[in-house]
Amino acid sequence: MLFIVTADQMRAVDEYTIQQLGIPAASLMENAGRAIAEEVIKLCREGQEDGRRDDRGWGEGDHADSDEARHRNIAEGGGGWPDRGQPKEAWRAHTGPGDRIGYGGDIIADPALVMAHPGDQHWYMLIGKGNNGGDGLVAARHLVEAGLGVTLVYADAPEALRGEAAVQRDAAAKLGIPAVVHGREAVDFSRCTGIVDALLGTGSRGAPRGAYAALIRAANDSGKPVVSADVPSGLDADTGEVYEPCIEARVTVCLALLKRGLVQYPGASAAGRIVVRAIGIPARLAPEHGPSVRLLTDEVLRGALRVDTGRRRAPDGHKGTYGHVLLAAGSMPMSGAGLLSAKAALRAGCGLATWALPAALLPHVIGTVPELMLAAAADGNSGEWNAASAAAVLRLAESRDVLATGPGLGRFEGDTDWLRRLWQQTDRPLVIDADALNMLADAGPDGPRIWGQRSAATILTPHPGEMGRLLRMSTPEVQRDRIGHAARYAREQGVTLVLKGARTVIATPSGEAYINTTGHAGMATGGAGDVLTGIIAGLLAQGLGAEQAAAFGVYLHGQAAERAALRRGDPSSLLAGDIIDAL
Ligand SMILES: NC(=O)C1=CN([C@@H]2O[C@H](COP(=O)(O)OP(=O)(O)OC[C@H]3O[C@@H](n4cnc5c(N)ncnc54)[C@H](OP(=O)(O)O)[C@@H]3O)[C@@H](O)[C@H]2O)[C@@H](O)CC1
Ligand SMILES: Nc1ncnc2c1ncn2[C@@H]1O[C@H](COP(=O)(O)OP(=O)(O)O)[C@@H](O)[C@H]1O
Ligand SMILES: [K+]
Repeated sequence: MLFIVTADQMRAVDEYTIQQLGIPAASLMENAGRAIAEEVIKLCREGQEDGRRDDRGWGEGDHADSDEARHRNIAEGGGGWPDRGQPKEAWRAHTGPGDRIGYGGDIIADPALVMAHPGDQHWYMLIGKGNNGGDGLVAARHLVEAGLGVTLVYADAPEALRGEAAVQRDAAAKLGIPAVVHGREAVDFSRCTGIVDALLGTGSRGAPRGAYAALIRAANDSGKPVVSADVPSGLDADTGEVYEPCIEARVTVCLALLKRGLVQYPGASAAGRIVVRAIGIPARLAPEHGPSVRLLTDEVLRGALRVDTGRRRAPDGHKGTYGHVLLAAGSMPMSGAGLLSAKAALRAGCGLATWALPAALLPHVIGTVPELMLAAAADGNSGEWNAASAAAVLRLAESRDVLATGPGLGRFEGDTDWLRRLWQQTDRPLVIDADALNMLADAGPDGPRIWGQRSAATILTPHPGEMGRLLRMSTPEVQRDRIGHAARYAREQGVTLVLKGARTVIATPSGEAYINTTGHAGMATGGAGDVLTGIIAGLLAQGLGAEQAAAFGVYLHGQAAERAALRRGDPSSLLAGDIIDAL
């Protein structure tokens, strides 16, 4: 299970492991550096394979957040290694013909560190003065042992290193590993084949300064592949904000637990392929030392969230078994939003869906989705919603299982009070999106708390702009710390919150959060959010709880968009309706 932590949480877990479990800090650093060296070798092997295939040198596409690459972009260590526990033939394929290293009958040298022609490689190890630098020094030792050329590039005078890192500095010196100090000797990056970035880790504060900034810029400018230790230097490990400058890594070897900054953009882009490597710190300690934030995977959905991801139906089920969604949505200029949501609810598997809409609109949508039931809300022939319609919506909700509102709703006189009545006077699960979120924002930054805790599920699905209105802050401010803002709002206001956009955050009132990785930028198209609202409502109608429906809804929405893009051949051509068809 991939837990996602803040730097403080990581420190607390580190401390507990060292002090309470008695696992020495030196062991953790040894494991960390060793893992980094293994990932460097792995990257070298991939480069050699690409070179053999088409002489391109370093492989393309590792860094791309393409549809296919996404699944590989965050991996638990060990998984996917083609070379563990596999027959020797597989090894040969990876080390290359004619390569004798590691082969002597059935005796194989340390498999993880075997590569063909290691002498062709020369890696520069950028070493900071903290423990991140210590990890880099351990990695250097292992790379030297594997036969690669290595040069240490210290950002500060080596004497500045302390504790475990100083121990590693001394070991490297005794082994005679060549070292230079930035500012004292010139560093020519054109002479190396790759760079390990062990400048700054979770102890980093603010934008990189002095030698750190200079080395980061030089590494990026070199065009050489960079493997970052723990996090790319220059990344805010808590938020995903990248400072100027920030390493643009090919691979980030994240140690022990995923850091928040790696799973949110732009940090996720700076990190490249992320490999989480175990170093002896028990992952299950994470939620005991801070908020529980997890990557949303099939395993988490089935396990922690107890969702039947197979969406099985009882053989004797009937439409009443799967619930009835009421959607209050759409207005004259935005009738399509309601249509998309209602159809998505049906595709998500609810038994029945009723779309309540301004009366003047109704004749125009008859037959567009024949499976839908329609309910007219009196509108004085305006095609718009009005405050008086709250009573009608509440009456309709009495015989339905879920109420969803917002898509295409528009704004109208007294709309915040209209929403407050729905909030307070129906005991049905409620999904609030789009303009309904803007109405809620007008109730003040504490709107949900003031309106009172609802007895049923309450799910808000803002995009970053709507989140900004709820929080009274700008969209860039929201984006700067998506996980933090979403988790805080959900906890303080007692709602389940879906903060949309790449790497959607699902936050619960109990302080947990899940980060979704399904979907792609093709979903940045009008109506995609309306589809999500419908999916979540459709899942609630089938009896899923708030957390389950929000998390599974977001996950399914992204997966469907992936399938739809494959069918279409190009994510850019995706329409929101295609997502519904791929559900
Ligand atoms: N048991 C453990 O703890 C384990 C830890 N592990 C590893 O340790 C890493 C955390 O190590 P850490 O806490 O020593 O901090 P780290 O990121 O190396 O940097 C701090 C140094 O950088 C400096 N500095 C800060 N900001 C700066 C800036 N903007 N620009 C320039 N300089 C800046 C700051 O100097 P100061 O400003 O305080 O003078 C300080 O000296 C973690 O990511 C993982 O890799 C693993 O080995 C597993 C076990
Ligand atoms: N780059 C992206 N990667 C993954 N999902 C995305 C991306 N861009 C948009 N989405 C998803 O598409 C949907 C867009 O919703 P929203 O902004 O409300 O659009 P609309 O209001 O037009 O329906 C959200 O679910 C969002 O998470
Ligand atoms: K680093």
